[in-house]
Order: sequence, then C-alpha cells, then structure tokens
Amino acid sequence: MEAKALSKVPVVDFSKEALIPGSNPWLSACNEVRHALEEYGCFVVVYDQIPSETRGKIFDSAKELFDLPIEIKKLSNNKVPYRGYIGENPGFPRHEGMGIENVLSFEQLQLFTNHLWPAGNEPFCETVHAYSKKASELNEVIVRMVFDSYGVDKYESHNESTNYLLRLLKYGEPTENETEVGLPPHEDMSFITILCQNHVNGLEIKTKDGDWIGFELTPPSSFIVMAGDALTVWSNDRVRACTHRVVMSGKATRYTAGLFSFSSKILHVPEKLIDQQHPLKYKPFDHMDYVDYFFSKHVGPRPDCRYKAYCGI
Ligand SMILES: O=C(O)CCC(=O)C(=O)O
Ligand SMILES: [Fe+2]
Repeated sequence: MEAKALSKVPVVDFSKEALIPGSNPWLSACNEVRHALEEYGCFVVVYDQIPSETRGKIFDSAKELFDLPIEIKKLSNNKVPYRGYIGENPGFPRHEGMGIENVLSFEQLQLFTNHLWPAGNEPFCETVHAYSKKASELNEVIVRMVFDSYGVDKYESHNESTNYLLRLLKYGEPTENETEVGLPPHEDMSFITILCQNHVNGLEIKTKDGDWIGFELTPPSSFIVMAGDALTVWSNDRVRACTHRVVMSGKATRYTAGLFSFSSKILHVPEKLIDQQHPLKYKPFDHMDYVDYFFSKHVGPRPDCRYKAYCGI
C-alpha cells in the first residue's frame, strides 16, 4: 500500500511570470504541461488566481453539506451515479461525495441547494459558484495550452462547449490508525479534472512503470490537474488518462473539490494529431453519451479500457 518516493509528479508554476499567449513564458509552460500530461497524465499547478479565501470557503461548504443528515443528502436532485450523492458504500464507508452538474449556472446551483436546504442557502451557492468559476478559468487556460502545444486551434469552440461538474468529496479519518483505501484506482471520464484538497494528503497516481506516487502540495495555491479519458481520445493516445486512487492515513478528514470538464459536442481527433506514427485510433467521440453509457446503460463486466471499447478503431 505504501507509495514509493520514486519519481515526483511534475509541478508547473503559472504564477511566477505573466502567461501571455505566444510569449516565451507561455510557450515554455505549454511544453511543461504537455510533457507532464504525456508522461504522467497529471501535474501540480501553482496558480495564484484563485483567492485562498475562496479556496478555504469551499471546504467549509463541503463540511456543511456532508454534516447534513443522511436522509437529506440522499434527496440530492440527481439520481445518476457520481452526479448525486454517494455514501454508505460498505467498501469505502468513510467516503462521501456529492456531484453538482452544470455548476456554472447559478440558477441550477440554486435549485440543487434548495433541495437540500428548503429555505435556501445563498452563502453555499455563492461559495460553490465562485470557486467553480475560478477553477473553470484555470481549466480554460490549460485547454488552450494543450491545444497550442499540439498546434491545434479551435480551443475557443472547445471551451465554449465545455460543461462542468463539481464534486465535493469527504474522506473520514481511518479507524484504528490504519491506512485505508478511500477511493479505489480509477481514471476519470472527464477531459480534464482539477482537484483542490484541504491540508490532508491522500491522492496517489500510478506511473507508466506501475508505481504509485503521492503528491507534495504547497498550499494555498497548488491544484492537481489530471487528464481524463476524453483527453486521451482527443489526443489520439498521446496523453495518458491518469490512474489514481486515494489512500487515507492519520487522524484527519480529507475534503476535496474536483472540477470535471466535459464536452457537450462530439470530439474528433484533430488532423494535426494523425500521422504515420500516430494513425487514427478513435472514431468521433460523443462525450456525454460516453458518460451516460458507462454509468447508466452498460451491462456486463467493465471492459479493460472503457474508451477503446466505446470508440476505438
Ligand atoms: O479526492 C480526491 O483526491 C480524488 C477524487 C477522485 O479521484 C474522483 O472523484 O474521481
Ligand atoms: Fe478520480
């Protein structure tokens, strides 16, 4: 279970110089981002555009939400797995999660909130909205860098058709001082996931060599960026979707806020990413249908590789 202290997850610092598209600092950040995503499927980004107050408040809001009685949490208005409430899983009894769809829409956020707090909870809405808005701006910068680094334009239309799911997550402290799996190994179905954690570590990623490594985060401006399945498909297998898990130890509760980005339109592998060394590996990819298919419709054993089973050539 111990993660080896072998290689380190790359850290890309967006805060030391102004990142103006086309400038040298921008181009060098693009290269670092691309290298990190191709080699590790993830990186730590140092980003100072999300005020630490906004970040701190999101964990207070997560606590407030998970402190609600279980019957109330189960009322969450979305029954699709991973998009409403998850908890009481016998395999991971101290893990809880709540997904909020289309989180950038204040109206939808209010509907979600009113379900849990019938008299409304404006501070909760404002905190979740403010955090998600800022994190989505970071997502947009990263998408633009990825597109730029591969010489693909169209990042604007990609960003315009992106929708965001925010998941607030809680991992209670393990009992009896044991280490405990908080979340089993998996890849996300998103294009990109941006995670922000409180002071409690626990996330680990699997390297190409099959080793598990943890993160060193320098609060308050470090975020974890991970490639999801859709980025692997879009990049024609250049970027690897990050396999990750959460392992809990010590006496503290971990809270995380994960912003998952999805494309509302069909993704095509860009022409620039198809050549003799990289023949086209994927058919056009309907991202929302992909998510829906594997969460609600797929029957039988889970394929070894979901996206290859869904749209591989
Ligand atoms: O909480 C974390 O650090 C990881 C969460 C995660 O992997 C997920 O929700 O997909
Ligand atoms: Fe994940």
